Formats: sequence, structure tokens, C-alpha cells
Amino acid sequence: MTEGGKSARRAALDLLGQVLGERRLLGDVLGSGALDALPPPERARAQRLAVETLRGLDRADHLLAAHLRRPPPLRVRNALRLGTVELAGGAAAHGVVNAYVGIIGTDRAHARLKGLVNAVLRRVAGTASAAWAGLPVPRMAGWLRDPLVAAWGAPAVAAMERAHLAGAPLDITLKPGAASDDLMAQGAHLLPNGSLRIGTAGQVSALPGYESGAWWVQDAAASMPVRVLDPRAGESVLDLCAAPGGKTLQLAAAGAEVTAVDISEARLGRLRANLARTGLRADIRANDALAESGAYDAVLLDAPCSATGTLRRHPDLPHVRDADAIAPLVALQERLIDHAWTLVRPGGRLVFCTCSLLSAEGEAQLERALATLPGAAADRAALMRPGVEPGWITPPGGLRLRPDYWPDIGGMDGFFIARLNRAT
Ligand SMILES: C[S@@+](CC[C@H](N)C(=O)[O-])C[C@H]1O[C@@H](n2cnc3c(N)ncnc32)[C@H](O)[C@@H]1O
Repeated sequence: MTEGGKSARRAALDLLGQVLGERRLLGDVLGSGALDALPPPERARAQRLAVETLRGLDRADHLLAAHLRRPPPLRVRNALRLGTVELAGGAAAHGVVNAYVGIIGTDRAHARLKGLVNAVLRRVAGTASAAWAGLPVPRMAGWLRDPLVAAWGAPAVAAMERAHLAGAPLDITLKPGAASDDLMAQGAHLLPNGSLRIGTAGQVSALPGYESGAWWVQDAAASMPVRVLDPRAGESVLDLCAAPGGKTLQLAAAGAEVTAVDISEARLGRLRANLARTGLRADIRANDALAESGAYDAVLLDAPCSATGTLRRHPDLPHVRDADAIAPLVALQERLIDHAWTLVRPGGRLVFCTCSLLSAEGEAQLERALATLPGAAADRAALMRPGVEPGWITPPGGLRLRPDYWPDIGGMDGFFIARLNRAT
């Protein structure tokens, strides 16, 4: 094992401690620079190890339970979980065992437990990869599962859980006119909605076209709100809740005059970096969307939400968030939708979206908006974009996307999208 491999594993262990011990979102931990000291390939490896372990946590705990009389301290338990997931994925046993024994052995608070790590991982090594596939698919937490079963039924929710376990490929939105040959040569393929998909994870910034800004990372489902908004060159478009900016880039690439607003200056830094890399432009404002004024041809509101549609790529979420977070988010979304509507000029349009699986943050918001916003009409035709199945469009005129859709080509994130046209 290389020194680099050791540092990636140690960093992955630290990440798990932050998520499972401190209840911090992985994105926040990474955003605060937790891996900045590592070279990019090790950073990517540490992140991948942590994400795969969180995704397989129930299964790892199931395998480990047979070898543990009582749960060890969290850091040791997390080292065992990481080791188990690596072993289940086919990593060489001696390398995995030595690495985690070494990490715990040099950890002053837990060094006395290195023998336990050695013994347990050696036993797990004999069975992990054969047993893994036969273990049950992890279920979502009850607070999330129950409303989803009520909305779509148990078989659909089981299919979503299979999609969560499978994880997410890397999706890319290509800048109009940019060549994709180099990406195709690396195994990318075109999705029905126009996004590109690459199956293999790795260091994103090492892929061809990244440096020159030919594309940006964006799940296929996350690219759909702007496709539904259908921006035209020269139109004024207000992008509310814009950072880190995947949708801003799409709007700007279409030639719209984009004003991008977000309340978080830190997240806007990422939006600025994305614009600079891709050579696109937008006016950026750090502001509360509720304090915005003006009249725009189109408004995009990608509202803060539970992000439960992104569990494939963010398996840390259920360990950090719970049902208590939902009601305040729903209330904020209502205020944001109502205010966004005042910023649409007569004859203009609002696209509202959330990356949530919960109908309280999607279907119910559309029903409320149609009942309360003056002059609002749902535009069903605008939802029928390439790649969209007619059955995904809800009776009042919203687009429901789910992780179990496109099952044969790697799924998509969960999203709810609605377009409201304003009477002239
Ligand atoms: C779902 S993310 C947006 C993702 C973004 N549209 C994209 O495509 O990359 C939600 C964003 O809303 C921002 N936000 C939350 N409350 C806000 C508010 N009151 N006004 C403006 N932005 C807000 C958060 O900082 C966060 O960046």
C-alpha cells in the first residue's frame, strides 16, 4: 500500500467521524477544506471510500455484528466499516487489514484496539465479498420511507432503495458546441435527455475538457428544470438560489441575460469559479431571494429542500437530517414561490423545482401555487422534453423524476419540476 493510500483511508475515516459522530453533511465538511491538504487523486479516493461506506453502512454493520460482542468506540467501528466495504468490493485483504490496523495502532486513544481490528477484519475478509450481494437492500429511514410508500406504494419505494444502493454515475452537461469525442473515447454515452454519462468514478478534474470548461458536472435530472424553462438568447432570467451554479451555467450557455442570486457568499464563490472555468457570464448577487425586486422574462427557483432526491450520491443525508427539518423547508419554499411569482413579468414564466422525493416539497407546492398565485397556469407541454415519459407528468401538470426511473441505464436523481406561465 502506498503512503497516499494510507492518507486517503485516514481521511475517509475522519470524514465518517464528522458525519456519523458530529452529524455534519459531507458537502459541508468538504466545503470547509477537510481534504484540501491531499493531492487530487487521494482526495477523490478518500471521498469515494467515505461515500461507498455510508451507502453500504447497514450491510457492513450486518457482517460485523457476527464478529463483535459489543460495538467498539465510533472511530474503531468506522475503521471496521471502511475495511469491510473495501473487502466486499474485492480489495486485497492484506492491504486492507494492514492499513486499518496501522491507522488505529497510531491513534493514541484507540491503539489498544488494533488487535481487535486485525482479528475482525481478517475474519470478515473470508466472507465479505461472497456474502455482500445476498444481504438485504438497505431501507430508507422511517420518516422518509413512510410518506413515500403512501405516495407511490411499497414496490416503487423498494425500487428507489435499490437505486440508492447502486449509487450514481457521473453525469455531465456539455456546453453547446463543445466537442464530446474525448469523453466518448473514455466511455461516456449520450442520455435520452441530452446529458452525457460516464460510469466510472474518479478524479473529475482529470477528465478531458474539464480544464477548458467544455462541460460541468450535473445529474441528468438536475439539468431538466432549465430544459423545461427553455431559455432564449437575450431574455432576462433571474436564477434564484443559484449556487453552486449548474443551472446558471445552462441559462448563460443558452445566451440568456442571467442574474444569479444566492444567500450564501461561500457557495457563490463556487459559482464564480464555475463561470470562470467555462467562460460564461452572469450578474451575481449575494442576497436573500425574498429581498429581490424587478420584473424578468423568466424566473428559475431551485428552492432549498430536503435533498432527499439525491440520496444515491449523498448517503450521508439520512444520518444528519430527520423529519424535523421538513416543515421549516416547506414553509420557506412557499414564501419563496410566492415572492418569485411577483418577479415574473406579465406573459413570463416561473420554473419551480426541488431535488426532493417528498410530495410536500413538490406536488403539494404546485397545488398550493395553482390555487393561490394570481394568473398562474401550469404548462404541461413544456414538461415533455426529450427523455421524459408521459407517465412522469402529474395530473396538475408537474414533472416527477425518481431515482428508479431509467433503471437500465443507471437511474437519475429525484426531482420535482413545474412551470407556471403568467397571464399577460
Ligand atoms: C438546491 S441549492 C441550489 C442549486 C443550484 N441552483 C444549482 O443548480 O447548482 C439551494 C440554494 O439555495 C440557497 N438559499 C437558501 N435560502 C436562500 C434564500 N432565502 N435566498 C437565496 N438563496 C437561498 C442556498 O444557499 C443554496 O445554494
